[in-house]
Amino acid sequence: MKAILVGFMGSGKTTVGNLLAQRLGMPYHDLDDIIIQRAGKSIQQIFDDNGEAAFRQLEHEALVDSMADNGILGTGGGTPIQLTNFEILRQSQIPVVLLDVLPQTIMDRLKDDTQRPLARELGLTGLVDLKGQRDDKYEAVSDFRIATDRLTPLEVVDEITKKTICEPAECDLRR
Ligand SMILES: Nc1ncnc2c1ncn2[C@@H]1O[C@H](COP(=O)(O)OP(=O)(O)OP(=O)(O)O)[C@@H](O)[C@H]1O
Ligand SMILES: O=C(O)C1=C[C@@H](O)[C@@H](O)[C@H](O)C1
Ligand SMILES: [Mg+2]
Repeated sequence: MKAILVGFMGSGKTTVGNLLAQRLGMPYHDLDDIIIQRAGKSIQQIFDDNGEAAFRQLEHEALVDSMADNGILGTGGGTPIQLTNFEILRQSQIPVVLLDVLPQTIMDRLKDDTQRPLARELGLTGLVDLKGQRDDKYEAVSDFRIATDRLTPLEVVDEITKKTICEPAECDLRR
């Protein structure tokens, strides 16, 4: 991979990852999509049928299998939280970008979502708690952080390309 995006649910990893990959002319890979494809069912269905632990095992396998692929990788919101994944991300030489977001923005962005079991269960106070528990880990695995609340997805792409010292034609991520 040339860059990895981490951050809480709704921070924009999938949206921004797709746009960043398009801009750089490389493939986008999304851990949640890989898991859905491999399991043949939605994340909500995996949680319902097999439980969160089974989902986390699939997530770990998908991360391990993806690291050597070419392109941009969007992780799931909980990926860096498991110790094995945390170590893989922290030790990787690939730039890891933290997309940050305030809990209220998450609520606004995900208010009509039916596919994020944790966001559906938690509500605003639960999201604040869970994000508080996770923030240190997101920070520890990432090389830089972007607050996305007031930025459009394309502006977030601009920030990432600036911080990785790149004009599209001569971008570090291409090497
Ligand atoms: N910068 C942004 N401004 C406004 N809306 C955004 C922004 N980034 C993402 N969104 C919207 O927020 C929602 C969630 O975004 P997205 O699916 O990319 O998040 P994610 O980080 O991949 O979440 P998850 O960890 O659950 O996969 C989408 O509806 C998307 O259009
Ligand atoms: O924050 C989380 O733990 C999750 C985030 C999503 O990307 C999915 O990976 C799943 O819904 C779990
Ligand atoms: Mg996503």
